[in-house]
Amino acid sequence: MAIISREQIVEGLVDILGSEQVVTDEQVLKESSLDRYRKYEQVCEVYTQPIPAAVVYVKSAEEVSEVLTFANDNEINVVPRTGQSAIEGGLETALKDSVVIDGSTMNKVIKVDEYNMQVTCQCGVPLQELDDMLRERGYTTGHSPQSKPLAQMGGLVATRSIGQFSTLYGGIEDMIVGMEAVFPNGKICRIKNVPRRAAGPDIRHIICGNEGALCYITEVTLKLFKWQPDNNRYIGYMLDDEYMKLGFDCLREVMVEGYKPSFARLYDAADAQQHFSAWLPEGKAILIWMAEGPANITPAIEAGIKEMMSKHPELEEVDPKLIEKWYGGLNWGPEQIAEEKEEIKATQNIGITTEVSGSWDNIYDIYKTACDRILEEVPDMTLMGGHSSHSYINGTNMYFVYYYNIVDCAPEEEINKYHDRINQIICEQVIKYGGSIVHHHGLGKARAKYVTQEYGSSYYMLKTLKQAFDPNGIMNMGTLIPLRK
Ligand SMILES: Cc1cc2nc3c(=O)[nH]c(=O)nc-3n(C[C@H](O)[C@H](O)[C@H](O)COP(=O)(O)OP(=O)(O)OC[C@H]3O[C@@H](n4cnc5c(N)ncnc54)[C@H](O)[C@@H]3O)c2cc1C
Repeated sequence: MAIISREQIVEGLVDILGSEQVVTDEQVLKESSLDRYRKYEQVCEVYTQPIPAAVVYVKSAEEVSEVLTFANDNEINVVPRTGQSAIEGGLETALKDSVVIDGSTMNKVIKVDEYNMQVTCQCGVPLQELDDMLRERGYTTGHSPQSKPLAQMGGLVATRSIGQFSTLYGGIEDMIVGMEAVFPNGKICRIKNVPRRAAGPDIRHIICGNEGALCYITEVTLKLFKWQPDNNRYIGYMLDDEYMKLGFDCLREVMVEGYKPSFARLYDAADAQQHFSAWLPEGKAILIWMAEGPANITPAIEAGIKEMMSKHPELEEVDPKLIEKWYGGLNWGPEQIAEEKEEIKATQNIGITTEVSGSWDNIYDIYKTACDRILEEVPDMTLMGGHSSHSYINGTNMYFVYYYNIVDCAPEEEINKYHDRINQIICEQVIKYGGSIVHHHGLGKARAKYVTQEYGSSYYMLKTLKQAFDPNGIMNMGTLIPLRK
């Protein structure tokens, strides 16, 4: 915890950045103490986490370096942030008198290099703006998380995010070329942009996924891809919910046969009703693919998938236009967040998600046993289900989606009574069957308590990285590695 007073922290930051870049407004500070993991507290405007001393807006890697050096010298916990769409407690200020370092003001696209097919931008560039600009030129990053209208480059890289078209383009870790990041001692490190190199370990992966617990990301170079939406093909099948195991096997079949659709999804009946209720009968699950890319390739992917699926009499093909329509309205921006807030206030019913992954031979058991246990053990559930939305040759993810009524419970008790309990059951089932408790939102703070079970003997490596890069323990404490009680 800081070795100087709250007032001295603010004075020191003003000396470095000037008063316009240092915010100490009470309401801003309160709102900066948490993220959407504590959605109900956020909605009720009840703040249970230590309130930070300041939020600072940085304009360059040099400013980040100076702020981090000051924090390191004075043992002040810092919480990096950009788009503020975090969902797993990564933005919670877990220690007294923390400083939130906001990089959203570093929002310049530095270079679009069409010949080498890469784009370089600062950490605060919003993904939606970047991709819209690129699409006008006939390119795309290929990255499309549901939070595309909210998220910015720093957070996207820090959380190892993944987008809806991951089966073709991969997660952000597959898109990154080079990066710049600042470490707690103020050292600015740049990893150059090359197509590949074998000079030792891939140090990009110390930065990617660090969740603000090792370093501050200031610049990112991503690959570019051609944007060819006219060639898109949409494929969908409905199936009875009892055939979810078959649904996973269908996803597997497409991956194993070597097809590369851009998305591949399986929704169980409960979750499907949230998206397709206009035409999908209750009790039906749904399988969806989209093929994207050159005109010679997408019809071949469509034909290949249809040929494979035609061998399963349990599947019933649906009109591809229905899938295309659904695909157009997937993302969430500030409008949807504001609507959700009003809905929660009005109904006291809240929807949350937890994303995990598993191999083909255990994903169904993870899905089924977690859903069954939650429905049995947690009160007031109104919906329990989920979907698989990112598939690989050796397995897939499960995105649990759950809603519950908040009954006889103060805002500050909601986490313990419902959200943490559900998370715990999911993590227990994932660990039991050998999957990963985090597929793409980041471990954050709530799931950090399971980190040793998640990592097993390789936890040694993560802990050693933390000790080496952040010996004074100032980087987003409680994230990745739990706080010692
Ligand atoms: C509605 C909704 C849908 C979502 N859908 C997806 C999805 O499809 N796929 C997906 O992967 N995620 C999804 N998310 C989660 C979230 O949007 C992503 O994890 C995103 O990458 C966060 O980016 P951000 O800029 O908002 O980061 P923030 O929320 O600001 O921060 C997220 C984490 O990254 C750290 N961080 C932020 N900036 C930096 C930096 N410059 N240097 C170091 N650390 C930093 C923070 O400390 C924090 O731990 C969704 C979230 C919401 C609310």
